[in-house]
Amino acid sequence: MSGPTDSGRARQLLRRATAGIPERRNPVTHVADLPARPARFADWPDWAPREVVDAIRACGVERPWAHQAEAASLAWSGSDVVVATGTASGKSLVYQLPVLSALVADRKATALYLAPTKALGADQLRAVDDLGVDGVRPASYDGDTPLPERDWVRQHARWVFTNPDMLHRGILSAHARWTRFFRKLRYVVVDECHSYRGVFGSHVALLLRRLRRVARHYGADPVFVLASATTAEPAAFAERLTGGPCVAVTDDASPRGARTVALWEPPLLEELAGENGAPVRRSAGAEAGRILAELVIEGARTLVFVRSRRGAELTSLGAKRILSEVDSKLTGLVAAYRAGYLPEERRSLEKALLGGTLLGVATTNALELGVDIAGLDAVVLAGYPGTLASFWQQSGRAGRSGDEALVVFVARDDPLDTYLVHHPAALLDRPVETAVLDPANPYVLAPQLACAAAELPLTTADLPSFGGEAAREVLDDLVAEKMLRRRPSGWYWTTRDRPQHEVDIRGSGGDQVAVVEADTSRLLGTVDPGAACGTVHPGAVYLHQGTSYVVDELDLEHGLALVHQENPEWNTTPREVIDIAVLDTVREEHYGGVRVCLGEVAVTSRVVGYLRRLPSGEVLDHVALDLPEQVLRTRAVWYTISDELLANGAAPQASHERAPAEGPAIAAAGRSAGEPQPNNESPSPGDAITSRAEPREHSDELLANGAASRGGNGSTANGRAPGGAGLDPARIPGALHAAEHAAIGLLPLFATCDRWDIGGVSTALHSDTGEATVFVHDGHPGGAGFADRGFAALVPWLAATREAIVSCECPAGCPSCVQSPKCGNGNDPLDKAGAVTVLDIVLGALNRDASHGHMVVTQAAEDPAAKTG
Ligand SMILES: Nc1ncnc2c1ncn2[C@@H]1O[C@H](COP(=O)(O)OP(=O)(O)OP(=O)(O)O)[C@@H](O)[C@H]1O
Repeated sequence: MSGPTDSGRARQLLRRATAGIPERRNPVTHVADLPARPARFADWPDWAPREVVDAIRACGVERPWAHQAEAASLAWSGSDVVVATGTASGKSLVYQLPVLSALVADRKATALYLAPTKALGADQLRAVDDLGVDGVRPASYDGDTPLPERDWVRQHARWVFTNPDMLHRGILSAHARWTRFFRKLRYVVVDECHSYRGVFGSHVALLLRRLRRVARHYGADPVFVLASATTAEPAAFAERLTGGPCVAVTDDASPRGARTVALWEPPLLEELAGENGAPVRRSAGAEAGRILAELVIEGARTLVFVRSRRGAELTSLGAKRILSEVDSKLTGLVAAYRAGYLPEERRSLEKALLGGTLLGVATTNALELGVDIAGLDAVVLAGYPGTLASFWQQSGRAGRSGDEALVVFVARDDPLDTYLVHHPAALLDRPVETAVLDPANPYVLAPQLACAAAELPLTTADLPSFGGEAAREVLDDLVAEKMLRRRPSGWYWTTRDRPQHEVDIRGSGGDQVAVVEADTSRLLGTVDPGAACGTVHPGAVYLHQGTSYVVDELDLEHGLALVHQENPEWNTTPREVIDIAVLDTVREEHYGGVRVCLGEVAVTSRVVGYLRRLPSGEVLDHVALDLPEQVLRTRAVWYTISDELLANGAAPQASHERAPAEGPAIAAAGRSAGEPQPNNESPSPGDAITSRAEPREHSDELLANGAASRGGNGSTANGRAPGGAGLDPARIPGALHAAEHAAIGLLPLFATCDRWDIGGVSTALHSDTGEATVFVHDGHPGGAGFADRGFAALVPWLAATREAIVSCECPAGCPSCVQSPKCGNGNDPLDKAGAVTVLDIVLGALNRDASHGHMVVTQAAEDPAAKTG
């Protein structure tokens, strides 16, 4: 086994990407060589019919790898099984072999395949089609299936490829029309199951229980075969997802080409200043566009993963611009790919990439899952994708063909990314985290039980699989609300309407908002309703396939945003007012003057306007908007600090080091001191806004500035915390606000979320707690378990937060430490040194009471886990 050589292809590509950059500005902070791994083979299992084996061999698979044979045989013998191995480890074969064998052995048997994205479903259907096994009749049944074809699928298809959305709305809701299919259902394949996390995951978990129940009603007891990226505890996760025991196969026997992983921190742009005067650093998207152009010139097939739809567009445009200066013919080799494109556009892009007519594609995670794009020479990740599972999944696209390949992780200017490029072990040597989902969330359970009852009356025998007592309580509520009727034989749905159409399993809070070009009535794409006010408000600049549009009108009632084509020189950033109320405190711990709580909150938000900014970051103006309030009831973790502790600081016996105030701290204090105290009661667009909050939707992020700001390059100035013994009252809002931002940035290290799944609010005096308070809340109704994880891992989480701030040497706060890319009120006020003081006070108080459970909780990621892929 060996890693890439200095003269190898991966190093050559890295040299190309860094060519012309002077050594003192070298953006590469770390290079790791991941060695190649040889394959381990097994024999074809005896139970597999000759014609199936021959078909697979004809497609180039001579023998199965050991883990494929093991997992396929378990499924054949009737065990539910989850195969959790690296990218391109042949997980498709694991389910193809038993499913095709079953369909060949029994000409009436059927199977269901579920993928989280349409792109993946289409790809897997193509693969089965290509195998050409007689009589299998595979067919897709998703939102893109034309109506006339749907009848045929119901009546004749034997292997149906669909997604959870369609299973929920189109199949289970009308199961009587699928009687033939359910009666003989032998297998249910759940592909890329690690992506079922958070609220979506919780819905899917209950959806699978509904599926099992309906199948049993028709006399079938299908075997579940799950495919997952490497995750910690895959068997436990699969059991939570399917509701039944699952055997895990994790010993990856597929070969792997050597990979070089480079961690990359974009350079400072010394001539520009960003928000609140902070120095400007080139954005990850712009940097990735530049790297993409260099790699395309070198002839390397490259995928760039960008965090947002808009970012994918901008990165592809940036690369095209650079390539056009070299040779205009090269620009046609690069494109963007993202969800929200129409199906035909997506298919043709997939084809061009597979066929090699495209060399470079900037994509959102729409292409992350399973789409079998082989032979990539390089993968560039513009920003941490939020979980290690995604990081390895995306970087695993490189080197699929067994060749040496390059992976470049470009840090965005935020605390977590900066932390990772300066702490490579946290990225490269940590086990992958378990996906978090919570099927007991009452906001998920209630609509799911309503759907289940509408499908078939629920009986007491059904309750254990839907959560037992929790389900019974929810059912009582549904009866009280007259949604269900209780009869001796069970719970009955009361109307003829189908609740499935009202239940949004993606947790996006309702129907998508359609973005339509007013002149032509052309549908350009869709936006999550929760994100609509922030992304397609009147005046917003909206990008689609490289073309820029400006929104004229947002009609939330009808789910419509009307736009016209226009290419203004500015981009737009929404401004939001957010307020939070504590509804119920579920856990509360006291540590002297610090309280740590977990509970339910109501977050009220309103987009009050937007900033128009030039690509340099310069703000042109603020435009006021009048949009409705949105209320989110969810879970939050929060801490409060008494006035006395804030004024006097942590007691000297605090176990970690504190340092006296330094120059930078005083500079930061000078900036925020004297600013008006934020006013919680009557915020107006021009005022400081009390609630320092982050919009809750993972909406399109505005990378358009091309510049985020920060000073210094992230190393510790002297290893000691700035900050002082206590805080002057004028500094408290900025200090809490900065501590909140950084904590949001670091929570993804401990919970499988990204910062777009969570939000936060901080305030110097909260009316419910009566004290200075920092809240971090889940971004979805009812919560998805992220705040709970934060509560459980509070000490390591806040310690990592403090470390991220202290190790950034910028003077007064920048996106690498305390500025947030989605701050509702322009990252102002922020007091970096004050944030360290706040965290010192909190950690000091928690450390003094080491007997508490918070101290024995170690990093969430320290689970025993499978090796990363
Ligand atoms: N035993 C084998 N021998 C050789 N090639 C194989 C074998 N099994 C699968 N392959 C090939 O490996 C590639 C990846 O397979 P597949 O897409 O099933 O992997 P995967 O694990 O599902 O990937 P992903 O991580 O994208 O979900 C395919 O091109 C497939 O034909």
